[in-house]
Amino acid sequence: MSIPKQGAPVLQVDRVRKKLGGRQVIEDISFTIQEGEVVGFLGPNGTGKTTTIRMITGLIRPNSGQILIRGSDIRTQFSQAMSHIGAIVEQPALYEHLSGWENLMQAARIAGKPISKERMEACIALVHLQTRIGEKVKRYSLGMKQRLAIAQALLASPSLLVLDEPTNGLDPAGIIEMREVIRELCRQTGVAVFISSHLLSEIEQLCTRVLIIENGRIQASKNLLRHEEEEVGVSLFCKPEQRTSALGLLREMGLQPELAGDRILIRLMEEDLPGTVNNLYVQGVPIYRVETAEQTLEQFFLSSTTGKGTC
Ligand SMILES: Nc1ncnc2c1ncn2[C@@H]1O[C@H](COP(=O)(O)OP(=O)(O)OP(=O)(O)O)[C@@H](O)[C@H]1O
Repeated sequence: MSIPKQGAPVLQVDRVRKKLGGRQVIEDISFTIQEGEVVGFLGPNGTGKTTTIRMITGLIRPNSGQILIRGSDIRTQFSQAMSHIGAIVEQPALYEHLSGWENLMQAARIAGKPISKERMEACIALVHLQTRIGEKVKRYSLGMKQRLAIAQALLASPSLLVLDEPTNGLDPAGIIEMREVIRELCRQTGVAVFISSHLLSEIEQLCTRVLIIENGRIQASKNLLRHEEEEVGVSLFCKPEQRTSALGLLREMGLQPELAGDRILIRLMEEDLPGTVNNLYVQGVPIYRVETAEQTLEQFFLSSTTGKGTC
């Protein structure tokens, strides 16, 4: 995904705690989401993702701490804060016996501000439902229902879209369509998205950043966008007897190589990699294998959690 322009904070969660059924489910979490970000929310089962989302969307109240949406405190400026948020939490609320269009009309009536026909049509186009919008929702697939729910959530032009497991239960084609829809609406509207999912690959392909929660605490945050001007970590493999020469030559090229077992680790700009490998070859040190040393999201997830649960 291309790097969106990022700006002011849209969501600020500050030292939030929540007890449920006598248990401290959310210990103390703080994080911020900026304009233009698509933030994934991962964590093992039962670690507080839904509870966090329910607090952000105003369904339950934190015991302490502060949640600001576009600067409005959900405790003291609830309506103002909620006017900036669109959300799908748990099952989307749709009337099966009405058409997609009629469902949107219902949502527009209760949106709290006037929604034009043009705005409704723009939202329908964003979720790729133009050709089916006149049909009754009971004939929709699960993926279509989810997309209609996203169109509803977008009607009032929110700054933050919160999606709790939007691909749950979808088949592979539905997952791909959902991913494309979310990507496109971020690109076209600039809305910030906070999305929980069990699918690491979905988060990896869709999000600009991921937050990992475990035991009611944010354990890690990782940027998933590699800026073009950022260096990459690379492992080089040569013959064992040539490792010392390789290290010397790489230092002469201005790099800072490290030896780790049978691999030589370097950091460099991606476009400099072919030239570096070629330089080594020309100087008598052929490289037999090159591997990226970047951690996959799965490795990062496992190293950030105790590894007991699945996300
Ligand atoms: N109303 C409640 N009363 C008591 N405990 C609750 C309540 N709701 C949730 N919990 C507990 O709080 C913990 C966090 O639940 P939550 O639903 O936020 O987890 P989650 O990360 O969304 O899990 P999953 O990935 O399985 O959906 C769990 O241990 C759950 O059993």
